[in-house]
Amino acid sequence: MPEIRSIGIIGAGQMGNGIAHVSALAGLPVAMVDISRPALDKALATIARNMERQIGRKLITPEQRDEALERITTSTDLASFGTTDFVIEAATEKEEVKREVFKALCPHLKPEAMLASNTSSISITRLAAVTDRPERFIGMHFMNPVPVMKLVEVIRGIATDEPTYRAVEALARKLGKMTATAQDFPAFIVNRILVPMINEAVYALYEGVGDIRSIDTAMKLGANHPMGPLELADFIGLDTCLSVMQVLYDGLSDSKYRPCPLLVKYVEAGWLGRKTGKGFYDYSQDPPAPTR
Ligand SMILES: CC(=O)CC(=O)SCCNC(=O)CCNC(=O)[C@H](O)C(C)(C)COP(=O)(O)OP(=O)(O)OC[C@H]1O[C@@H](n2cnc3c(N)ncnc32)[C@H](O)[C@@H]1OP(=O)(O)O
Ligand SMILES: NC(=O)C1=CN([C@@H]2O[C@H](COP(=O)(O)OP(=O)(O)OC[C@H]3O[C@@H](n4cnc5c(N)ncnc54)[C@H](OP(=O)(O)O)[C@@H]3O)[C@@H](O)[C@H]2O)C=CC1
Repeated sequence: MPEIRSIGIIGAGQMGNGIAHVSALAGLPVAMVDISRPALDKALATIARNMERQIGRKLITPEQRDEALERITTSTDLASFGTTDFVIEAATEKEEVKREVFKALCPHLKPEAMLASNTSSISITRLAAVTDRPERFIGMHFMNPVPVMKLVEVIRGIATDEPTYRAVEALARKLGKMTATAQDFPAFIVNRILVPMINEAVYALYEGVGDIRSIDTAMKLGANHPMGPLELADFIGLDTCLSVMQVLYDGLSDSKYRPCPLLVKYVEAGWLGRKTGKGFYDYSQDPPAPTR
C-alpha cells in the first residue's frame, strides 16, 4: 500500500483550511492552492486562530502550533503539487468547477500521485472520469468543523483501486479520524440524510409552521441536536446546501428532494450564511438576529 507523506489541498475555504489544519498537526507537509490570494491569507489566519483555541483548551502546545504552521505553504499555482503524494480538492460545490480543476491539475502531478474530492454530493465516478487516473481517485469527505468532527466518509468510485482505498483509510487514522464507507450514490450517507432535514426545516419556515428561532430551538432542545437546522445551514453555507439538494433532485429524480424556493431565494440574494455574514441569521449583530 502506498503511504501518503505529503498533502495538497485545492480551495482555501472553510473545509480547505480545516483539512490543512489537521494534516499539518499530524506532521504532514501541506501545500494549499486557491485561485484567490486573499482566500489563502484568510485561511492561514483562521488556522492560526483555531490552533490558538486548541492551545487555550490544552489540546496542543504552542510548539506544536508553530511546527504545524511552518509545514503549510500556499500558492495560486497548481504547479506547486509536482512532488505531492495526495491532492484533495475542496473547491466550491459545483461540478463544472471541480471538473475544470481536475483537468488543469493532472498535468502537474507525478504519475503515482493519488487524488480525492471532498465533495458533499457529486459523483466520484464522474469526477474521476475527467482525470488521467480514475483508479487512484476517491471521495474523502471531511465534516465541518474539521478539527472537531470525528468522521471522514470514504467513497469509492467505480474504478477506485484497493491500494488507494487502503492508503486513504490509513491517512484518515493518522489524522485522528474514524471512517464510514459509502457507495457512490448522490450525497453519499451523511448528506443524503442531513441536508433533506435542513431543506425540510426551510420548508417549515417557508410555510409558517414556525419562525427561525422556534425551529432551531425545537430541534436543539427537542431532538438534542448541537445546532438547530437553520443555524447549521448557515454554518455549512446555503450555497452548499442548495447544491446538495440539486444533486439529490437531479440524481434520484424524486420530487421529495425538491429544493425549498426560500433556500433558492437566500442563495440568489447572496445570503450564504456565516461566510458572507448573513443567512437565516445576521452575524453583524451579537447575538446573531433572525433575518425573517
Ligand atoms: C455539509 C457536509 O458536506 C458535511 C458536514 O460537514 S455537515 C456538518 C456537520 N457538523 C455538524 O453537524 C456540527 C454541529 N455543531 C456542533 O457539533 C457544535 O456546535 C460545534 C462543535 C461546531 C461547536 O460546539 P460548541 O460547544 O458550540 O462550541 P465550543 O464550546 O466553542 O467548541 C466545542 C469544541 O470544539 C472546538 N472547536 C469549535 N470550532 C472549532 C474550529 N473551527 N476549529 C477547531 N476547534 C473548534 C473547541 O475548541 C471545543 O473543543 P473541546 O470541547 O475539545 O475543548
Ligand atoms: N461547508 C461544509 O460544511 C462542507 C463542505 N464540504 C465540501 O467542501 C468543498 C468546499 O466547501 P467550503 O470550504 O464550505 O466552501 P467555501 O466556499 O468556504 O470555499 C471554497 C473555496 O474554493 C475556492 N475556489 C473556487 N474555485 C476554485 C478553483 N477553480 N481553484 C481553486 N480554488 C477555487 C473558492 O474561492 P472563491 O471564494 O474566490 O470562489 C473558496 O476559497 C465543497 O465541495 C463542499 O461541498 C464538505 C464537507 C462539509
